[in-house]
Amino acid sequence: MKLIMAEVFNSWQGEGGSVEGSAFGRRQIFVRFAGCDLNCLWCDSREYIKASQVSRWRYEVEPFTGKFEYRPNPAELGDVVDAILRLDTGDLHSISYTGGEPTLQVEPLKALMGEMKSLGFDNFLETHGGLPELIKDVAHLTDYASVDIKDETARATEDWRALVLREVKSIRILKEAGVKVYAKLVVTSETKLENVRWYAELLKGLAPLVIQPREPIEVSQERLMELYREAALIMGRKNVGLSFQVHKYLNVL
Ligand SMILES: C[S@@+](CC[C@H](N)C(=O)[O-])C[C@H]1O[C@@H](n2cnc3c(N)ncnc32)[C@H](O)[C@@H]1O
Ligand SMILES: Nc1nc2[nH]cc(C(=O)O)c2c(=O)[nH]1
Ligand code: SF4
Ligand SMILES: [Mg+2]
Repeated sequence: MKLIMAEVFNSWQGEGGSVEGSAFGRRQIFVRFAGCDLNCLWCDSREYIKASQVSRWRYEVEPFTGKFEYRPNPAELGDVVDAILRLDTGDLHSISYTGGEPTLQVEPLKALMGEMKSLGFDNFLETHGGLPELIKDVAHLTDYASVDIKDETARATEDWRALVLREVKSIRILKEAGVKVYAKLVVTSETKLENVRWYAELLKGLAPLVIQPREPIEVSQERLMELYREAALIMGRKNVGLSFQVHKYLNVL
């Protein structure tokens, strides 16, 4: 089975903060799929969004060396499994499937998650959650999930409100499948309080929320606290946390 890959590398999960379901600070191997159907203004993986332009994929040859070998796309599923197993250092919390948008290639994603599960690994899905019908296909193979709520200021797609409602539906599907799932909201200095109130009302009683400043950080501390407080007063003080992209400060992938 073939798939359009971006990269396979080894790191610590740098996002998610300390909310229930987060794998923050845990050792993971990241499997980054190429291709995305959204277009977030601040996407830090933009070079992988147009799958047709990702002519080759790379895999780290030794953990934490940043040394990569390259192979042409489409990748063979078996080669991706080999690349993952070569990086196994025996201390892994889970395998993170990210992208681009991993659920866009749901058949190879499902095959890969099934194979890694059968090899004894837990599966962590990092998704924009905009495709609940596809989330349904992999929920049973998912142990942990981070589902983005794309704020209006992400300008991810035309009808951003409809996208948020699909993301909440994906969270419900994952939760009902027994997945440890949390929502992640990337905020900017332009994020509106009334929109945070709306997201919090949708998520209340469903899943915890992490608020993650867009990097490079431009939202003020004061504004970040206001946004956080707005959500926590609605969702409950134990159901909201801060997340920021620690790997960018650690200078690791
Ligand atoms: C690159 S995306 C890939 C997975 C999926 N397409 C999604 O958007 O959730 C992985 C995570 O990085 C976050 N992210 C990407 N660029 C970012 C930035 N500039 N600042 C903060 N978070 C960012 C996204 O919000 C998402 O939670
Ligand atoms: N270290 C590290 N943690 C991450 N958490 C989410 C990431 C992603 O791009 O999906 C990511 C990533 O790219 N690197
Ligand atoms: S959905 Fe994820 S991969 Fe796609 S543009 Fe947004 S942040 Fe980037
Ligand atoms: Mg990343």
